[in-house]
Amino acid sequence: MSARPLAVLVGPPGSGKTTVGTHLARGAGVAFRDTDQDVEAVAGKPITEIFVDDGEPAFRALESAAVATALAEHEGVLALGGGAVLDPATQDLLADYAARGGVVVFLDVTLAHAAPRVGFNQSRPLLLGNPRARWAALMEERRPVYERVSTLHVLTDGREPEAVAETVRESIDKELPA
Ligand SMILES: Nc1ncnc2c1ncn2[C@@H]1O[C@H](COP(=O)(O)OP(=O)(O)O)[C@@H](O)[C@H]1O
Ligand SMILES: O=C(O)C1=C[C@@H](OP(=O)(O)O)[C@@H](O)[C@H](O)C1
Ligand SMILES: [Mg+2]
Repeated sequence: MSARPLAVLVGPPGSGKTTVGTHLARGAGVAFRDTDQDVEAVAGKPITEIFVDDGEPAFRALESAAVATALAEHEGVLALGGGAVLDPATQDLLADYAARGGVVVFLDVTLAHAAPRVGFNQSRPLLLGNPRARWAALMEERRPVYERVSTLHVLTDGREPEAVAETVRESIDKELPA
């Protein structure tokens, strides 16, 4: 059978995809991969610079390619950037992955808990200006997509990343018996 990730994490900025994914991978003894890092490696510069120099459409094109490559070849835990699920081709790939028994985790978070996690960090160009308002607008548009593409929904409000990772791990163990 072809390679497939142990789990794919989706959700809005600040839901903890990168942080929880790192804990989850470490606990499961597998590699962690993040499409944001893949995009930065291909572009040779940070995401903020890609947005400024080349624009969001260029970032999204790199991101879609990075998701397709990672879904095809990564066997560990895979975190997507928060907006990756907006691409219809990515939605189709996630549906195929889920149909093959893959686990797509929607890490959910409410504005009150997400705001302090992302508020003072300048590395997310889409949140610049008014992070709370920008985040709320993104989440309103994306929530139905996160719900549709995911097979597992975990609320992270008020929970430490390690505890969230443990919850995800237990659910994966139930869904994918050894
Ligand atoms: N469950 C959590 N509780 C508190 N802080 C968190 C939690 N998950 C992540 N964080 C913090 O929030 C920030 C954003 O987390 P990150 O993993 O980068 O989110 P994402 O990749 O979904 O945008 C980081 O500073 C991280 O330490
Ligand atoms: O929500 C988005 O559209 C984005 C989220 C970011 O990743 P995180 O969700 O890991 O912050 C990163 O891909 C880029 O800044 C765009
Ligand atoms: Mg991230």
